[in-house]
Parts: sequence; structure tokens; C-alpha cells
Amino acid sequence: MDHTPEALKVRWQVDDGCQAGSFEKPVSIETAVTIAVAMSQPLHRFEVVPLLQARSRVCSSDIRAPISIPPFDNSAMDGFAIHSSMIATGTGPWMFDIAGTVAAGDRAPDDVDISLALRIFTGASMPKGFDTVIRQEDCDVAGDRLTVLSRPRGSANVRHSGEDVASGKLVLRKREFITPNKIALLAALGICEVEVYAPVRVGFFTTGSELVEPGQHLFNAQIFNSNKYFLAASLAEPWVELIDFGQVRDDRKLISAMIAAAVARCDVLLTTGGASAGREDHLSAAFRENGGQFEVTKVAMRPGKPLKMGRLGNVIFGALPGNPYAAAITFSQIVMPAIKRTAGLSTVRSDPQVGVAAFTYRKTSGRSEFIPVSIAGSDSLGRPSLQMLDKGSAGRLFPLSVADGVAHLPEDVIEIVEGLPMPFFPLS
Ligand SMILES: Nc1nc2c(c(=O)[nH]1)N[C@H]1C(S)=C(S)[C@@H](COP(=O)(O)OP(=O)(O)OC[C@H]3O[C@@H](n4cnc5c(N)ncnc54)[C@H](O)[C@@H]3O)O[C@H]1N2
Ligand code: MOO
Repeated sequence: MDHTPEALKVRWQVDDGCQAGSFEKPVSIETAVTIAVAMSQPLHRFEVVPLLQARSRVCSSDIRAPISIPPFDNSAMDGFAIHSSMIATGTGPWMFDIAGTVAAGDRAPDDVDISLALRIFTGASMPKGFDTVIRQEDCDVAGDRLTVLSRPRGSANVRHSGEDVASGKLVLRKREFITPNKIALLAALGICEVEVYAPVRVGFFTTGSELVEPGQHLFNAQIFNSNKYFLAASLAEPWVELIDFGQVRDDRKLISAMIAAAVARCDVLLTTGGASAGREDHLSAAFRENGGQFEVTKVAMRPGKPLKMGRLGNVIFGALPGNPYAAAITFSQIVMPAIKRTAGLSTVRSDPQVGVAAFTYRKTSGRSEFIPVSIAGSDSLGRPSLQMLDKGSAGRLFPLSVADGVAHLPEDVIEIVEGLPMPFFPLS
């Protein structure tokens, strides 16, 4: 160990009395996210699912359009198909005989003389040789005689084959998230099944001898287990296979045995509680005695400083702090990007928006802080004005439950004044 005065100084500054890893310097949140994402690798398990089951899954191979959309030239309006040359000169009105009707789904005739007109409906295939549709409100009709009163302005009211999607176009990329809008596009292309990443298997258990399930009786010194429900609700996604390993007392042997059993069944293993410094905080020791190695042991953030991320074989391990707000913030900021990468997603971080502070606040330099905020109107530039709901106390649940977002106060900032622009993560 380095005993130079400089090294000792650094160690003193960061020593907070923790057990394992106590002398390790906290890394910045940026570094923690980078490490967490870098140690995660996209799964090598894939499956082919029917189109509807591809919703909220991760595409695992590029998809190109097998056909064009629209597949054929068709009318964008209810009206009359004509040939543009017939109204190219003069100021109108122009007269036509109506030779028939084409409705959506009809095979369009291909032998109609272009001096004639055809009644046509939106979505109907354009008859061969016809290139313009006059809206019915721009015409007069008397029996089989059509009078065109004005030329269409701009477009000829025709949707051309391939103008939306040309055959062969890349429509979905490997590692993209599949939304309802993408499902609609795939359906329009006639695609009925999609190859996706298998759901990432995320196992979790909560630790703490004080925890009781909601619905059970609460004895003195006990609290209801909220972290379990936070994690389960946050991860209830089609791209995740959630494995709830239950609840473990603050007992190193039990926690160690649970880790050993759980890692065999998941790609990512999460725990809450016992991540910090006290004698009853066993997560680090239990993880290490199973052969796990931490890559993040402390983060310069509040809340969430004790967050730990490591690997045990191919399994990503995240030990979240027990305090509920700290668990929620570390989960969304650091753990979720790692889970998303493992699930195959290419976009793993949520982009913050920019708001402006509607409060004053002094913070400690050298650590990021995350505070729950509400949006109270907007400033003259239209940016959301952020009202502080709480100082980001690690143990509090209520402020986050009513927050519109979480503001990120960067490491080097020490004073927040009204009107200061700041990043915040909206909560939906
Ligand atoms: N001497 C020190 N003490 C603490 C430090 C430190 O550096 N030195 N760090 C503090 C910080 S920061 C945090 S955050 C917490 C993290 O604690 P642990 O991860 O060890 O969690 P526990 O001690 O087990 O629990 C903390 C708190 O959270 C409640 N809890 C735990 N699990 C749940 C759950 N599933 N649902 C709801 N609430 C839960 C628990 O009852 C405690 O009140 O440590 C500080 N201490
Ligand atoms: O990380 Mo702790 O969350 O500051 O109480």
C-alpha cells in the first residue's frame, strides 16, 4: 500500500468507515455508468416470435422491406381520376365522360381511354395511364358527365408506389426496441414474425431482517418491503424475464447461499440492502466469497453512494442500497443501462431534458446529487421550471412518488440559484 502523505490524504478523505472496499475512492456517476455498461454484453440467445409478441422486445437482426409501401399507385382522395394533359391548358372548366368506378380493393382497369374520367375512392388503385385525382368537392357531376372546376394545387392527389417505403429499405435495425409504430410498419410490409433477443433473465432478492411483505402484520421495528415491489414493477417488461428469489435475512451465509443458487439462473442478479458499511451489511463479502469481482464499489453520488456493480462468471451483479430512494436512483441511473445492454438494446441511457431551477440550494462539491422535482410552469424560453420536492433524502419514498422528474445536480456545482439551467430526467 502507498503510504506517501498524498496517498494517505486521499484515503482519509474517502474513508467513511465502511468494511470491504472502504478505502476505495468513489468513482463519478459517469464512470460508474460507463463501467456498468462496458461490463455487460448483449445476450447470444434469440427467438422468433409472432408479430404482436414482438412488441416491447429487442430486434436481433436487421429487417429490410420485402415490398414497397404503398405497393401500387393509389388515390389519396375521393374524387375522379383523369390524365393531367386533359387539363393542362386553358382555365377550365373541363368536361369529361365518366367511364366507371374504382373503389379500394378493386383491380383498376388498364384499358380506359385517357380522355375519360373514372370515379375513384381513397386508397383505390390508379387506373393505368391516369396520373391525377380531382377531389369530388372540386367537380360538378351530372349523370355520367363530369365538370372539373379547378386544377389540383400542388400534388395530383396520387400516392405513388414506394413513396413511403421503397422495397429493400432498412426498416428495423438489430438492437432496436420494437414499439407499436414499428409493429404497424412491419405489418404493412406483410411481416408476420420477428427474430428478437430472448428476454434478459433478471433475478433479484431483497435483504433485511426488518422486512415484511405488504399484507402481513407489522410488528415493532419492522417495515414493509417496498424495494421488492419497486424492482418488480420497474422490470415488468416483455423484454425481461424476472425471477424473484424472495427475501433473505441479514445473514452472510444465507445471502451467500442465495447468490450461489441465483447466479445459475440469471443474466443479471440484483439485490437491495446490506450494500453499505455496517456489521449487518453482508453483500460484498457474500458476493466475493462466491468468486465475484466488483468493478464499482462506491459512487460519488447522493443518494446511492454504496452502489456496487460486479461480475460473477457471465452474470452481472448489482448490489443496490437498501434506502428506497437510493435504490430507485441507482437502479435507473446505473443498473438499468447495464440491463438494457445485456438485453441487446443499442440505446441504454435515457437522455435528460433541460429545465431551470425554481429554487435555491447549496450542495457539497465532488458528488452528483439527484433530487425529486415537480414542474411548476416554464420560463420565458419555454423550459420547464423545476421545483425541489425534497433534498433527495435516501430513505424517503413520498417525494419521488409525486415527482415529475429527477434533477441531476452535477459533481462540481455547489450552489443552485433560481434560473440556473439543469438536466432532469422526466418520470412518466
Ligand atoms: N457508517 C455508515 N453507515 C452508512 C453508510 C456509510 O457509508 N457508513 N452509508 C449510508 C448510505 S449512503 C446508505 S444509502 C445506506 C445503504 O445501506 P445498505 O445498502 O447497507 O442498506 P440497509 O442498511 O440494509 O438499509 C438501509 C435502509 O433501507 C431500508 N430498507 C432496506 N431494504 C429495504 C426494502 N427492501 N424496502 C424498504 N426499505 C428497505 C432499511 O430498513 C434501512 O432503513 O447506508 C447508510 N449507512
Ligand atoms: O447513498 Mo445514501 O443513499 O446517500 O443514503
